[in-house]
Amino acid sequence: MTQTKTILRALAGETLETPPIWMMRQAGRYLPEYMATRGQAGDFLSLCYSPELAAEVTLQPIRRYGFDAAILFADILLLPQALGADLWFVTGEGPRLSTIQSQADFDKLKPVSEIDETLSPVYETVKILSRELPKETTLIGFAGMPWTVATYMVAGRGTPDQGPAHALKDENPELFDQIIDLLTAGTIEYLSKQIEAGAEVVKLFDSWAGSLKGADFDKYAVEPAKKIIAGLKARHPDTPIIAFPRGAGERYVGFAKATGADCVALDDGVTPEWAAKNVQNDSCVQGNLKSSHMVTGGQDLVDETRKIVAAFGKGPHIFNLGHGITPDADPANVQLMIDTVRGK
Ligand SMILES: Cc1c2[nH]c(c1CCC(=O)O)Cc1[nH]c(c(CCC(=O)O)c1C)Cc1[nH]c(c(CCC(=O)O)c1C)Cc1[nH]c(c(C)c1CCC(=O)O)C2
Repeated sequence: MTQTKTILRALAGETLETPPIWMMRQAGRYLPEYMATRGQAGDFLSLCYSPELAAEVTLQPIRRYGFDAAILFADILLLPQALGADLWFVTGEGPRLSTIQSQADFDKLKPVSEIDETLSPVYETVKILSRELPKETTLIGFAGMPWTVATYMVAGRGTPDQGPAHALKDENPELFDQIIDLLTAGTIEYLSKQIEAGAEVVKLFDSWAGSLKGADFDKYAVEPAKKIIAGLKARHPDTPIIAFPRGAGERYVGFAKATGADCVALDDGVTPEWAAKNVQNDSCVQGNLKSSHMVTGGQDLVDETRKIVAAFGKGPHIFNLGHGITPDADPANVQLMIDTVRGK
């Protein structure tokens, strides 16, 4: 089928005159309308599990800016919650979970066959969105990658160096591998259901891939990605997949080929000139403006945006930030970035 949606065209390998654009965390705290709807829901997790309100916050940045894609409003930590981990958010600090330190902790988790009992509201959000989005807007579903999700499940919170997960992987690899395998199977199931509900693309967030070195990167970033992508392609061969091994650096080279991803998302730790030569030669790329430009704005934002568009101009490219937009960003800077990309 010939695609008309720009993101799907780029993901199919087409070089477009103007790259399509969306933004990580585009529904979020920098938008007053998001804060209002979150207030209505009560808290962040209630918002994730209220299909009408989650769909509403997903649509807000589409209405305000006309992005080419909408990303489902949810969180990577809903899957561990559906597998039986306790999850809550501490305002101003971030997520907290029950920890997994022993075989007994792991054995308390639920099987993948039970995740839909918790996650069905998320599928309902996807269904609402596929009805309500403008016809030119692509709907992206997502999940966290096993390594990144495991770093939170093991430590019970975000950690600066993922130390507790590294320690468990080194000291009790049998247990650690069981966690990775459960998350791998769970992710295939969760994303398949999002696709069946109407997600047209899925993105795999491996936010902490950069702390895996050498053979660990192959075992815990490349291998799970390969399995998840193969599992999804077997069930949904036409759904493109974006992989985001954040912080991969040199390991971005060949990542799409090694895993079967249709596109790799780049963080701002690599230059667009280098990535055009070494990564875009293999696949579509997404990225990679520094999120801090959404706070600082001005001529630097315009210059850097133009530089990225030019560097990736000879191949398939989806414009995005190198990581999520932060709560202190100015919504006017987002408009300036979009206008610059679209040459207005
Ligand atoms: C590591 C990770 C998480 N969640 C996610 C990741 C991977 C991407 C990344 O590296 O940022 C992914 C995510 N989280 C959220 C989305 C929604 C879609 C989007 O607009 O991008 C997506 C794709 C909403 C969210 N997830 C969260 C918020 C803020 C919660 C709030 O409204 O108070 C949002 C909008 C909370 C969250 N969720 C998580 C953390 C560590 C935190 C706290 C830090 C923070 O506050 O930014 C886990």
